[in-house]
Amino acid sequence: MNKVLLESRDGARAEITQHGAHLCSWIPSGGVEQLFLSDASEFREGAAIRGGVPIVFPQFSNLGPLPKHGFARTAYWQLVRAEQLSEGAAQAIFTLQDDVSSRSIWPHAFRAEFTITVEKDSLQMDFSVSNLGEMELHFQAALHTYFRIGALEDTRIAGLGGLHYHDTVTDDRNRYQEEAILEFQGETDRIYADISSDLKILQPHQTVIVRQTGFEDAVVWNPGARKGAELKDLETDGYRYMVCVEAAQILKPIHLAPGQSWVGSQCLTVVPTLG
Ligand SMILES: O=P(O)(O)OC[C@H]1O[C@@H](O)[C@H](O)[C@@H](O)[C@@H]1O
Repeated sequence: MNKVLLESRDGARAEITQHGAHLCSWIPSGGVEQLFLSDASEFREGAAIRGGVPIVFPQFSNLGPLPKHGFARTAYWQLVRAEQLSEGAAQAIFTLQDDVSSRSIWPHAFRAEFTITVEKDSLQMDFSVSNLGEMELHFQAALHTYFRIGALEDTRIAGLGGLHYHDTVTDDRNRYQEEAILEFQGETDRIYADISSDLKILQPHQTVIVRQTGFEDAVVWNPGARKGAELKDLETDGYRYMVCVEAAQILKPIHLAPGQSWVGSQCLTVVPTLG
């Protein structure tokens, strides 16, 4: 499988496969791997990679007639360029356009672009979609980021207090989170609406600040022990070492008039714990 390797002048690194424009690895400058990638994942055409950053487009999950999470994560993307920019950051740009196979299940003319930029302690991901057709375009999207964590019981998410969410596990569409901090107790699968401030993935040794723009929703997913064991491409107990915090646009799909574009971004910054 073709891979693009990025390295910034200060030593931040990323690895992206052309299959799915799938970011599989991100190592900040002087740091360690931040993305979870399952050892049991399949790396073959037509299959989704378990881990890294799958691109969900144009449908989230099974909320429509298309294959689960859409077709972008299993499509072959074109590399536009991969380079070190003059300021020292490393950047890769991929595009996906409609073709015979996409039009057979989703009859729309579009161009999607995914830009990955790494430098120092940060990863910036920008996902854009342009409507190249003559009809209105409707879609959902998400950057389905799998964070590598030391242990689930030591991991908490801040920034979700005071938000409404759709609980996918119980199919309860009208939940409200009062607690400032989310801890993981069993399968967790939630779509939070109206994200307006940064989220934080808190662990004893570090915090990852997750900032999103353009995307209005955020998904927090951990399959828990039982569901995790059912996922063939997740190694035994893999659920304990991953948590997904996804920048998403699900509850209010994007509507684009002909010629219009939309962009959504997720930016991650690692802050080590001092002392
Ligand atoms: O197994 P998949 O298709 O990669 O999906 C993984 C998960 O993706 C999450 O975004 C969904 O909220 C979950 O419901 C889903 O199980």
